[in-house]
Amino acid sequence: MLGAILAGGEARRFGGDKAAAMLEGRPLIEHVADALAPHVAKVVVVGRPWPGLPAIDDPPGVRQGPLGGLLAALRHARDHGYRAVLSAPCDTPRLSPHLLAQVAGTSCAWVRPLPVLGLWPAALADRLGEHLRVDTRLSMRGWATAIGAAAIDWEEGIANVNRPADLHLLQPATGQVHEGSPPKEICR
Ligand SMILES: Nc1nc2c(ncn2[C@@H]2O[C@H](COP(=O)(O)OP(=O)(O)OP(=O)(O)O)[C@@H](O)[C@H]2O)c(=O)[nH]1
Repeated sequence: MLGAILAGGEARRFGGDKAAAMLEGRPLIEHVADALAPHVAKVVVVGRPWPGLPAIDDPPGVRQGPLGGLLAALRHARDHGYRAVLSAPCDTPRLSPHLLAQVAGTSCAWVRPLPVLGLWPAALADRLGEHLRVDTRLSMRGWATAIGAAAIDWEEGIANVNRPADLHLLQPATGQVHEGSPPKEICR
């Protein structure tokens, strides 16, 4: 499995380089890379370079935020023999190992309320490309719904950093997956 940290975008609310913002002596993006690493064979950064990690560019001409980044990751996975992509945003330094294990144990799933965190079969690369071509307003949640991905409910929510003040509000990851989820679904 390929781990993909979606790290492009403009971070307008943060007003600076969000991925590089420091928490406990480490940049946010490195907290995310550390969290993904035990679950994947390789971690890539999508949408920007980062020292020490392989980077891939967003697809040219696709301007749909995180979904564009996911398309680049799915194509990279498909072309390099990975069966799936475990995606995460660069601004969630408190990802729970328990939650990541749950997501990684599915064949296709997204996390409610943060659909940028998910598990996506590499075989869906062309399908996502086609969806983005015909629907320039497609959201990550809309994509997850369209393919029938399992929704994993994380009751505590997931702390992500949108504004500088959010850095001071981050708590250690707690939370539980709701009883009964996730089903091990296959995407349509
Ligand atoms: N590869 C890639 N990642 C993106 C893109 N847009 C957003 N992201 C990432 O997706 C995650 C969620 O992004 P948002 O919080 O919705 O947007 P943002 O650009 O970070 O911040 P705002 O401009 O304040 O909305 C973050 O990890 C972003 O780095 C994009 O165009 N390409």
